[in-house]
Amino acid sequence: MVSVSIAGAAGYSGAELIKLLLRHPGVKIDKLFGHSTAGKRIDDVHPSLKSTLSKEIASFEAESLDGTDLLFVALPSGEAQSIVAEAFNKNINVIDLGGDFRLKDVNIYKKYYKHEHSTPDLMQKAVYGLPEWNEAEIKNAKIIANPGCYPTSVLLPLIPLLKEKIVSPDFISINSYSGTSGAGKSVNLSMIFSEVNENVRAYKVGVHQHIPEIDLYLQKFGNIPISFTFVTHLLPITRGIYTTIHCKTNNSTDVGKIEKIYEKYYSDKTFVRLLGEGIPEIKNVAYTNFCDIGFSLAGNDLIIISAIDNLVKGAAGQAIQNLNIIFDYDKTTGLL
Ligand SMILES: NC(=O)C1=CN([C@@H]2O[C@H](COP(=O)(O)OP(=O)(O)OC[C@H]3O[C@@H](n4cnc5c(N)ncnc54)[C@H](OP(=O)(O)O)[C@@H]3O)[C@@H](O)[C@H]2O)C=CC1
Ligand SMILES: CC(=O)N[C@@H](CCC(=O)OP(=O)(O)O)C(=O)O
Repeated sequence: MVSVSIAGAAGYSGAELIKLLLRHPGVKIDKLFGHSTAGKRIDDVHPSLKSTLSKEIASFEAESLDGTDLLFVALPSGEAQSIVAEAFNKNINVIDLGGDFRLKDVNIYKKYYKHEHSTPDLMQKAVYGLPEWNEAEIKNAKIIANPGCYPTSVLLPLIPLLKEKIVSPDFISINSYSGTSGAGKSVNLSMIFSEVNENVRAYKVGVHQHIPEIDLYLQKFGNIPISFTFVTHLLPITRGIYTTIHCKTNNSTDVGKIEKIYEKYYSDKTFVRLLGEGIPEIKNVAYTNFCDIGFSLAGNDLIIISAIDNLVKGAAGQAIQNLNIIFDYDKTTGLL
């Protein structure tokens, strides 16, 4: 049995982790840590957990991690660094769901996340937890930087096509749409019902913190520098991310060739579902760990579409895929 604790247990991703971990036969939930909710019971904060888990939420203390094998950190970016360092010093595996350990350059981190980074050495040690592309590194890592929700929806459909050099790296246009749970549970005027309902708006245009993450990992796994735009939009729904990617293919590409490339990389990857020329929909992936990918080719214009649940494949589910790799469980344990 792997003993896991969660920092930020009362947040949206924390609650999603708990629900998934309760179904995982190889995991025992040890400590739950919170901030404003410390002292409360988790099933009072999340009544959907009534009759399944009623642990008290504690304030974080490194000493109470004795007996924990793996700490999930589901805190706002900027708040994870000291906790990750304390767990690392105790030789405990860490999976951070936020953005504090995904990038490799502290100046780029500061530019996009607006904080200094207090543990740049650990930032270098952290391994990017995209299971479909980085399994060998994940297996031996002490600190996993779980991918961002939007980057997951962009990297999975694009990497195979870049790697096989069938799309032009000169310009790729990426548009992503998210439900409001992507912003977490913190109170924010722009997220209240009357602002979001019956509305769609672009936000963080040109400055979104996932731009450098997408750039870094498309280059790492696609083996080619690319030029792209990435625009995020808020949808009046609770869960789900929908991404459309517009790019140019080289002249010799056809539908069959694209299908073959996706098959080559993903036929043995349970959580990537290839729809061919079918159209992904958020409702088909909500509450699941699947990333659905479809595409349409007209001449040299290729449009790729992906859909994920931001809280599952975009956060807690992907984190459990990483746990399964680290502790040698079957890749789908707790996730189907
Ligand atoms: N929501 C999503 O779809 C995704 C989120 N992420 C990332 O995962 C992380 C968690 O996100 P999410 O669950 O949405 O966030 P939430 O806002 O829902 O929850 C964050 C939790 O962190 C705790 N917290 C807040 N401020 C502090 C602080 N100053 N110090 C210590 N703890 C604090 C809160 O505890 P308490 O309630 O006890 O006050 C809260 O429960 C973030 O880094 C986010 O970017 C990544 C991918 C997708
Ligand atoms: C809808 C919405 O606001 N989504 C958030 C996603 C946050 C996130 O997952 O960001 P990090 O993990 O990189 O901190 C956003 O666009 O900022």
